[in-house]
Amino acid sequence: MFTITFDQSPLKVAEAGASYNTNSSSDNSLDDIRLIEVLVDIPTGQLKTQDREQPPVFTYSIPPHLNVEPGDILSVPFGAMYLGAIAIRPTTQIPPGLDSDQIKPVDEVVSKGLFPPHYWQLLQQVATYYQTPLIQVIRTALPPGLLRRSQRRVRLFVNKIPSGVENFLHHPALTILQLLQAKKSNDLSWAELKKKVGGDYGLRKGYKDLLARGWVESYLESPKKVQAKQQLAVILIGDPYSAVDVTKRQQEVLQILKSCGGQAWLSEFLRLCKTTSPTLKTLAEKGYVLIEEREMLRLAQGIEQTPDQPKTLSPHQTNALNIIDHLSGFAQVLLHGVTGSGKTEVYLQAIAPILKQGKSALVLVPEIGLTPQLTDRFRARFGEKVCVYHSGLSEGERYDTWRNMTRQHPQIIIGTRSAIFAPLSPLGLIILDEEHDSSFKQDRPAPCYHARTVARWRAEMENCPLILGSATPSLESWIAVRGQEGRGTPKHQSIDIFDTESSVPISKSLISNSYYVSLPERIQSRPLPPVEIVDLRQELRQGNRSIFSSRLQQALQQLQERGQQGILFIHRRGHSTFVSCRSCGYVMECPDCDVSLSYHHIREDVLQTSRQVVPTLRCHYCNYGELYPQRCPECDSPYFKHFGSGTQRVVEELGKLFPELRMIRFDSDTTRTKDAHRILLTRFAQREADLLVGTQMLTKGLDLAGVSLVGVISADGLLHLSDYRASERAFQTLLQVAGRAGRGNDPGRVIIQTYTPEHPVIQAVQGYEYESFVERELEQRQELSYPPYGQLIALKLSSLNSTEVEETAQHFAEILFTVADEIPDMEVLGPAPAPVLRVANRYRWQILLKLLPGTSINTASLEQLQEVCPTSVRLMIDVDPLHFG
Ligand SMILES: Nc1ncnc2c1ncn2[C@@H]1O[C@H](COP(=O)(O)OP(=O)(O)OP(=O)(O)O)[C@@H](O)[C@H]1O
Ligand SMILES: [Zn+2]
Ligand SMILES: [Zn+2]
Repeated sequence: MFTITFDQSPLKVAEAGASYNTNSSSDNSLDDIRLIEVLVDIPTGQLKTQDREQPPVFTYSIPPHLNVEPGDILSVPFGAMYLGAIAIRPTTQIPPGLDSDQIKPVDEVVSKGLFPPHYWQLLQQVATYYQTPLIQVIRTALPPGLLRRSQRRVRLFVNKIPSGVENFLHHPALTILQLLQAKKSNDLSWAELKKKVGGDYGLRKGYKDLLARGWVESYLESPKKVQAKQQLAVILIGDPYSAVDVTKRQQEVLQILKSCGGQAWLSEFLRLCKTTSPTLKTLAEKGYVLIEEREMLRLAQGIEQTPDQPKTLSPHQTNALNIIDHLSGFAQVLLHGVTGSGKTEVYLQAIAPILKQGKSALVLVPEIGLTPQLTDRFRARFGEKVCVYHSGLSEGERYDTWRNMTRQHPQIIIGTRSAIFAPLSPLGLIILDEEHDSSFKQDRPAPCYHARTVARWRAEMENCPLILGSATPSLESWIAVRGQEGRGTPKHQSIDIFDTESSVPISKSLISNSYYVSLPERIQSRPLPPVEIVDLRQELRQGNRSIFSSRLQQALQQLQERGQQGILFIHRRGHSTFVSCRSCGYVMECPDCDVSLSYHHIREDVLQTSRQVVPTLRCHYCNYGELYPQRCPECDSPYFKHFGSGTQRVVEELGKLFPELRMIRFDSDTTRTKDAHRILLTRFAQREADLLVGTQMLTKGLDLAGVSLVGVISADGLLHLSDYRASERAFQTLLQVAGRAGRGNDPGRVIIQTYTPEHPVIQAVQGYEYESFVERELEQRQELSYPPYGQLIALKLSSLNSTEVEETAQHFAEILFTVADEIPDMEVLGPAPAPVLRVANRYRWQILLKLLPGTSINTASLEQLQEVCPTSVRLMIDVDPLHFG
């Protein structure tokens, strides 16, 4: 039996490309045995029950004739079978309970070089820093089923085969040789060969014979170049305005098609303009459109874009590009550009020369909601070189895209957080757009990595630049690039370089390879929209009980009159925060979590005009749902109501105030289906609605020229969150949402409603005072040694058993206090119950470690905690936590 061996000790992994022969001078009796840990591709059903939770990592020996490196795809004996495996790392430890003669040898190396150089080093670094077993990092990085789908093939080197082999070669080697010779490509899949040779044993024996002679090699099949799928498309022929024999509605359909660039996928188009196939058929018969099958890429998804040309850059953009173009090797660039300053165009033009050098580029974005517009721009510029990678893809799509990345041609991957593990090689540039966004941090499961941190390591290893773009940079990036300049003791010296043409200062920190590049103006010198603050207390005093201040109401009125568009931002999602009984006070709670349920209308259709409404209650923590009860389950009172304000309520209230106003809801309820983001945004961009009402996802990168008004229903929910980052986050969110206004020809206007207009965040937002806000915030952080000065590590414990988790937390805290006695620069905070104690029936406690600047903790002490953690309690270590919930 094989024993699972895995620990978290940060063993050194040999860099891929270098072999790691064990040290022969050691006195160890294992002198001549080289050992390797491998991840076996075994269906969990075949493992013993107690092993299922454990990673299928096993130790094998490396026979003298094989050269095995981390990342190699191997074949290993496993019971009576041979299985695919990935070499993880060399080890010198024989698993406890095993003798060295019980260790089986690796059978063969199936394929080398599937992963880029440094790849395993990166994964190892993530495992070490984020205190997570390497196997969990591998699971995060690789798409599911990578090995299982891998197609092994055998290739014959025909030129090396001497004549007369049949005189000395015997079955099965001869059979294999002849089978391969019979093929024009001299190449067959392992599965086919196995069938024809009569089983795995014979094939392996014969193959090894041929391999030893250097006549064959095996490799993993690459996916087909393009997984083309045929799909119906509708294409516009001619000018819709010259169409005479059509109805008004048909005319409208033609115009929508034109605004889609003249072509669209049939199914998407039907949804988009809410028309039917017969309507399109009629138009086809009349000769206005063409409906035909077109190839659809399974990799690079999305509608084909009309190609576009690089724009003539503004002086600020030129400057930024100049700096980026002249970088060589690793460098970190903070591209601080106000909203609408044209950061995307800088990315595009920075990537072009990288591709010319034959290198690939990686672009990370916070959320899928943001990707359609951004992806479209990249597709328009770089066509099929652009692929999208995120967890929303199907398993097949992820697999195809991933395997396609391991092929050599230069490409651009646009993806969310986990795309930082895209196996691109060589990599020439990494970009994090909206780098301040907290969705770059993984909350659970472990590893709780931050894509920005990993991106920095990766850029260092690949020796390529990293661009961090944002209108509201995170304090971490600000400090990393600007150092302490301008604040008391300057630790980093920086120089100002003035570009001769535009006199734009660029500062470069001399210590690290860091550049601060600013785009302080909007494109075409458009002004940033003025921010007006409305005091809701005043409104109340004046007798206005509506959620819309009179100023916002006026603005909405004007919007309609002028035919302009607006965006309304609501901090919370869902219809209301909770549902309760007005008679007895009973509040509907999630049966599995200590939170109240939220009210939702699930609509068949997302447009506000739809009548089909199914009221439900939903838990925002575990997604538990149930129907909205008519009467109170406690006292049977019919006065069972929902409170608070969410997107739905805002839409309903607005409908009463402005019956003519056309609205689109844009939140996690209405954007659940595939492509919903794109469809809703396209409809809005085509002016099918006057107002876009939504939550957080509205704040991110939307570039809609028609939007002149942005309203924030209430800033207060954002201001009063209870963690040390609340101010930073509120400031970023408000500035980002404000930045959606006035991006076109019409000047913008922003109205923020709040009960606390004197709040420093509100003040800073009103004046667009990013720098002074950041400096003040940094001072406070420094005083309390919070990040980015000190470091935080959260130990998050959970269990189905409330006593056990509490006791374990207490016990851990005691251990840590003892450790803290020896490390005076470490503080232990807690243990404390999590703000929401119970989620999905698990009770949660946490301990926070605060390390003062310059301190680092001996990670072994945290590892010890895993060892003493009872099996019923789950311990998750969150290094640099962002969320405390
Ligand atoms: N050099 C240019 N000339 C003309 N138009 C430009 C130029 N650069 C960018 N634009 C246009 O300006 C608009 C704003 O650019 P972009 O969306 O890249 O801004 P951004 O800095 O990413 O903003 P945000 O941070 O708010 O997302 C886009 O419509 C873009 O096409
Ligand atoms: Zn009641
Ligand atoms: Zn729940």
